[in-house]
Amino acid sequence: MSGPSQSPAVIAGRTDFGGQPVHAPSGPPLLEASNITVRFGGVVAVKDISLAVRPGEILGLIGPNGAGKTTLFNALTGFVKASEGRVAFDGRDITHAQPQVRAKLGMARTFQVERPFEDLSVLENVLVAAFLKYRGRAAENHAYDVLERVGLADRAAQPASQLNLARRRRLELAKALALEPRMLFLDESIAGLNPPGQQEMVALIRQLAQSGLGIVMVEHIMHVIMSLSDHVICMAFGELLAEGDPHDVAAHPDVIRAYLGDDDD
Ligand SMILES: Nc1ncnc2c1ncn2[C@@H]1O[C@H](COP(=O)(O)OP(=O)(O)OP(=O)(O)O)[C@@H](O)[C@H]1O
Repeated sequence: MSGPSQSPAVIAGRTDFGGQPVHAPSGPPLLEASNITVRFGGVVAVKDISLAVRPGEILGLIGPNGAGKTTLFNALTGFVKASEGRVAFDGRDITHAQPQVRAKLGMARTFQVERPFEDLSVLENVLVAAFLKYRGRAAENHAYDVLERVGLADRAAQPASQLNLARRRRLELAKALALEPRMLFLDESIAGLNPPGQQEMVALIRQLAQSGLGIVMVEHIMHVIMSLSDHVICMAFGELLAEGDPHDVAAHPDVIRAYLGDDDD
């Protein structure tokens, strides 16, 4: 995940996307990760990070390039093995569970680079996921419902290859939603979109959280993270730098230093 980084301090006051989250996360955590460490040979990509996400809560992961966000995201979703620590979903230990097992339990992810079946229609792409839950007509109805939810129903018959970037991102989201997840992991779903596309995606993500989904998102666009997240974790060099309310994190001196560098750098 690479991309331009903005200073959180610079954007902390922006409200282009409607300011603070309006939904109310509730209940015990759906996802709990404790003391996650990931090593690649001698590189400690993630060091002793703990987090929890409740239903309806949006957790934003931020940090400069190479901070370890992707690796942590992958450790949560099972695409990378944690060297140490524990991950629990809905109270169940999933530390050693494969990604497809986690998906079946209700954890769905999107990929930074969307990978639809280009020759299949939008509906067929979603059906591939819907068939994991339903059969025949029920799967088709479910896929249509999901396309309605992400605003792609009018594109159902179109080949995925003909979609523009904003619609491809929504198709990626639709494929994840077809699994009827309780938690969504969004890997830079907004980066690269133009402002109207960003606003649509922000509104959609907010709706999904309001409907009770727990969400973890990695995103480089700071004003998006700041306006959407209930809780922000900022990492640098694999370690936790700061966490808490988005505006407190944006104002944290260590976070500002990590993004802007020291004067004597
Ligand atoms: N498969 C791997 N093998 C070895 N080192 C890796 C591997 N994946 C990541 N790393 C290293 O782990 C560190 C964290 O990388 P990671 O991609 O998780 O950071 P990031 O915060 O997502 O960065 P970016 O925002 O640039 O995508 C980096 O030093 C990276 O080089």
